Amino acid sequence: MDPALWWVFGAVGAVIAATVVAALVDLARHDVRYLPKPVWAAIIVLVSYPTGLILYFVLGRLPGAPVPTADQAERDMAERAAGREPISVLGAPLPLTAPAAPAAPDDGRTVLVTEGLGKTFGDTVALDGVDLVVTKGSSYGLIGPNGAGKTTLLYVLTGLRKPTLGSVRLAVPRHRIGFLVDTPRFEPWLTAGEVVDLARHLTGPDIPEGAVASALDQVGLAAEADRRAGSFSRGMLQRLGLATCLVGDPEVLILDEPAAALDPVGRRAVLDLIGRLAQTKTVLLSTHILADVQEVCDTVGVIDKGRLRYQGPLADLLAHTRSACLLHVRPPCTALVESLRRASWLTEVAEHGPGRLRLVVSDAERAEREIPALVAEHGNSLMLFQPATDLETAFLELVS
Ligand SMILES: Nc1ncnc2c1ncn2[C@@H]1O[C@H](COP(=O)(O)OP(=O)(O)OP(=O)(O)O)[C@@H](O)[C@H]1O
Repeated sequence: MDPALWWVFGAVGAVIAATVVAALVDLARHDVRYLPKPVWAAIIVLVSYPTGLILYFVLGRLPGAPVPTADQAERDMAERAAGREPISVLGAPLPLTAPAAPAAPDDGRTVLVTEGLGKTFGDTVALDGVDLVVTKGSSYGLIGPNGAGKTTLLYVLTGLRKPTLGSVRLAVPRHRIGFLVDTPRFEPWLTAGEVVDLARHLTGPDIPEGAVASALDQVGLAAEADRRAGSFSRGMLQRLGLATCLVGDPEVLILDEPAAALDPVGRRAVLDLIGRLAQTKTVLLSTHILADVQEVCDTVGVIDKGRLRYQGPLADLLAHTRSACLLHVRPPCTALVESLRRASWLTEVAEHGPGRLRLVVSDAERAEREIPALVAEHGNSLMLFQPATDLETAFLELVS
């Protein structure tokens, strides 16, 4: 064959190989729809050129900026450490490539606002038109069942994921936001002091060395500064994670399920700490443990299937939830419980212990009139009868 033809074939082959490789790299870095990524990879490689590429770019690839790779994230962290964009994020840094978030309304009260935020993963709608408003100094509890979209929302807020729709507006610079992922992990051979010192370097070059001891002290780990992270319990790791966020003295703390994996003692310690931090900082925490929100938050957002069902003061939500009540009588109360179960104005009777009942009522006024009479009729002593305006009832009403 003519040597010139070899050159032509070689050049065409190189172009084909380069475009296929570029498409595969693009596939690795973008969210896709309709089919899983391995199937799109097979289509790109196996379907006759360039049909596979066209199918992927037209049908499969979701619009939007690439998801940062681990390498990219590490490079971003290094650049931030060099002072280009300090940020306090634990576990998964904010991408430098993220466009600067537009400022929230300059009313001095709002720290974080989202407008019509949407996020899809293929066919899964993780966020659907979320309009979140976090006011300065508030402790905001984002609650929702598994898969509701809590983590996705926090990742979008912190710039770790791009929204498919809508916008996030911040009234504080990103480096004044500390983000604690749900299960923080550290190199096991680093001591607690070294972990926090590393976070200090990554957060901002001008943070004084003394901030490390101060952050460890705030989370109650001052005495453990020289202990290796590998020997820490889950509760201690969670507190160490908080220390890495606090070393940059953030204005806003975003915490993803901070107490979910902890035993009661660890949970108590972390909740007490969050309660203390909430006195001086704006705190946004996600959880599905309603008691935690009721304990440390003044504002609540209820998210379900990607939609914000309620947002506002916790007290307002509880004030509008009057359909449950607690009834404590002296046991035995089997006959009373049977009568209550037959009552048309009661939808649920749960016995939490001997004589300790929790009732969900459909007609509160009738329940208030008839329950004391029923108790007397069955000869039980009435020890407590009060509306239970608890978050669990409100939450169940909102998401049911
Ligand atoms: N990277 C991803 N790829 C595909 N789907 C995802 C991805 N991340 C989240 N999802 C989906 O988005 C929805 C919301 O998930 P998300 O993790 O935000 O919920 P969550 O409220 O934090 O749940 P949990 O309380 O269980 O952590 C779920 O249906 C989940 O399967």
